[in-house]
Amino acid sequence: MNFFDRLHDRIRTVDSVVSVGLDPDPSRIPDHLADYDLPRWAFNRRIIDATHEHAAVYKPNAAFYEDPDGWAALEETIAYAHGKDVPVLLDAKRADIGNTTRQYAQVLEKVDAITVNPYMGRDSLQPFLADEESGVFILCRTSNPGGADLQDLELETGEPVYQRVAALADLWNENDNVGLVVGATKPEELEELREQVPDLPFLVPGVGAQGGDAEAAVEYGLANGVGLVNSSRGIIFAGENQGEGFAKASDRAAKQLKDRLNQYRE
Ligand SMILES: O=C(O)c1cc(=O)[nH]c(=O)n1[C@@H]1O[C@H](COP(=O)(O)O)[C@@H](O)[C@H]1O
Repeated sequence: MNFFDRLHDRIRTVDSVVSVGLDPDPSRIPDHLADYDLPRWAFNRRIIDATHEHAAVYKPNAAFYEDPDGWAALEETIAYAHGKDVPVLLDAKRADIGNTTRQYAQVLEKVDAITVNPYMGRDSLQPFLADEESGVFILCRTSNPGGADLQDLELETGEPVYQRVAALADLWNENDNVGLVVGATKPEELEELREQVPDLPFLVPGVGAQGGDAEAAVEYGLANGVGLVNSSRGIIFAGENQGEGFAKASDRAAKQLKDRLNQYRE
């Protein structure tokens, strides 16, 4: 089954479009977990136990796992999320020459979807695009202030680069497996892009810690009811400094975000 069909089912099952970002910054993990062999895994397991009923997906960002213990923590996390029937979207922002991307794409045997960057063009994404079962979210208009440096540049046609990316992503969507990443901090761009590519689901990060627009994220992020609104720190560190109460706090934060987003869903 295609990723977006699976996501559609998951969204219906939990009545939620929340992507829970698993970005376990080691410096913020509660002290009482420090003695575990893999503190990031101990942390994620408790977050997953607490939040899975509100999670349409889990989105671990690869940056938080790029060392031997981190890879082990990530493997455990992915298997555990799958054990709770929650798809996993690996936020790795990958792409490279074809020969290298073929290696990167092997991770799709373990996760359900991935984020990729379009900067190197179609061949750099082909091994991901060719995987009919997996979701491929292409960075389009990112949430960070520097996103403007390149993505807002006007082309000779008058369109900004991010709109060209959206047009290309639509062309590359031969297997109905492509989505776009558009930040919640960019509500006007979200609206424009939804009009430009009505059928592509968006992953919308930037609500919560980055202060993005939750209403615009839902109104424009979903295509035929399918899309994701991500919060990472706002959920997983909601109970920072609450010791063992941290997981309960993440449950409350995830539920609160789900309920808030659901107000705007049709
Ligand atoms: O691809 C992403 O998920 C992403 C794109 C973007 O434009 N902005 C953005 O914040 N992200 C990721 O989404 C997550 C946001 O985390 P919080 O700001 O803690 O909710 C991080 O993992 C970011 O790397």
